[in-house]
Amino acid sequence: MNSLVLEIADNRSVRLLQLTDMHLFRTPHESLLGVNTWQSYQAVLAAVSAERHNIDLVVATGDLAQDQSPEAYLAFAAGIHQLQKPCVWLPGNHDFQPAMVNTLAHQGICPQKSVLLGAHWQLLLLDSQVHGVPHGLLSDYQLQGLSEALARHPQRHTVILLHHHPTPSGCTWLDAHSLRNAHQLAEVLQHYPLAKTIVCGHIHQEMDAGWQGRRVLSTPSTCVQFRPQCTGFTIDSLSPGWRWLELHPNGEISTRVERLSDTQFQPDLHSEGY
Ligand SMILES: Nc1ncnc2c1ncn2[C@@H]1O[C@@H]2COP(=O)(O)O[C@H]2[C@H]1O
Ligand SMILES: [Fe+2]
Repeated sequence: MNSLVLEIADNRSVRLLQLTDMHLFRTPHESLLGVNTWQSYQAVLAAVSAERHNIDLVVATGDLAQDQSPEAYLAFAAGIHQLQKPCVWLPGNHDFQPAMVNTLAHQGICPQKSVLLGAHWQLLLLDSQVHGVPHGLLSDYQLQGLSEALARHPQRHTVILLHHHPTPSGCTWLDAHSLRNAHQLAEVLQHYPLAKTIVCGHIHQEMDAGWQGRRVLSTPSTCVQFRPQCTGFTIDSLSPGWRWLELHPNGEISTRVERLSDTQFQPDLHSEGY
C-alpha cells in the first residue's frame, strides 16, 4: 500500500479537519431534504477558513456525492482546492467509486488509504461500502490490508477511518445500516493497542462513544442532520458541522465538533427519507 507521507516537526501536534456526508449533486441548485448541499458545503468551508487554524490534512469520510455524478465529485474537489491543503478520502454507501476515483485523481486529490504523519502517527482509511445497500461491511481484502498496515508500523499511534459506525449509535433505524462485521474489525485491532481511535461519518450526528476499549467518534454532516436516540427516521434541525482533531506527539487526541452559527440551512423536518 502506497502511503501519503506528511512531514510534521517532532514536537508538534497534527491538525486534521474531518468533513463528511456532503451529499453533493450534479448541479449547485439541488437539495437533500430541503438543504442545498452545495451551499451548505460552501458555508462550512468558509467557516473553517475564517477560523484560520493550521490544517495539516483534510479527511473526507464518505457520501461525498448523492447522485453518483462526476460533477458532484468535481464540486467536492473545487471546495477542497479552496482550502489549499492535502486531502484524503474514503467512500460511503452513496458514493459511486468509478466516478469518484477518476474524478478526484484528475483533480489531484490523493487516492492513498494510509497516511504517515510525522514520526508518531498514522491514519488508515477503510472502504466499508457494500454496493447498492446502506449498511457497511469490511471485506477480507480490507481486513487483511488493515492487518498488514498495522503490522508495518505497530509503534505508531493510529486513527482508523471508515464511513460506517462500528458501534450502536442509539438510533434504531441507523443501527440497521451500521458496520455489519464490527467484530472482525475488533479482532484485527486487538493486537494493536495504539490503534485506539476510530473516526466515522454516516450517522449525520456527533457521537463520542467507547467500543471494545477504544473510542469511536462520528461527525455531523456538512448538510442534513439526524436526531440522536430515535427509533425511526428523524431529521434534526441542528446546523451543518465538521470536526477538528489534534493528534499530540504523546498519543493523546483533542477533538471538537463545530457547527455553522447561523440557521440558514433548515431541513424539511417532515421529510420521510431519501
Ligand atoms: N426513511 C428511511 N428509513 C430508513 N433508512 C433511510 C430512510 N431514508 C433514507 N434512508 C437511508 O439511511 C441512510 C442513512 O444515511 P445515509 O446518508 O447513508 O443515507 C440514508 C439512506 O440511504
Ligand atoms: Fe450520509
